[in-house]
Amino acid sequence: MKIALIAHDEKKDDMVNFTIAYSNILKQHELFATGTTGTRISEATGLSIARFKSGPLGGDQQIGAKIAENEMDLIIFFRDPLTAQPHEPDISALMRLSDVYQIPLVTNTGGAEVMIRALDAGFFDWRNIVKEKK
Ligand SMILES: O=C(CO)COP(=O)(O)O
Repeated sequence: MKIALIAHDEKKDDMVNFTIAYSNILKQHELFATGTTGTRISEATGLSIARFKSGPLGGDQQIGAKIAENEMDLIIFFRDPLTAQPHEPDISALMRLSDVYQIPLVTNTGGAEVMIRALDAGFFDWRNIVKEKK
């Protein structure tokens, strides 16, 4: 599966800890991230990860475009609910596209814990059916 990992600055430590904890599962998948998040994860875990631009410079929009092309299966986005982001419209657009295309998106560690275990249990097989139909 193709997984996007994104974290706002106040949540980057949480993302690093999450990816360390689940690196054995994550390494079986194709990983993508916004710029700074990707750097932090690869430094901490050694996971192979394709990096888009930093969020404020268009990274959220690049991931949104992948969703629109049916090229993303899961979005793990640790959002900071307490800090205003200059690129809030881009963040809303990414979340909107995940709703348009029915792509699972979680915005906190609780949701991510459930989603990563579901992924490992094979609950994402329906995505292969969607992709075969394309
Ligand atoms: O701002 C972000 C998502 O909206 C994340 O971008 P960075 O990973 O480059 O910090």
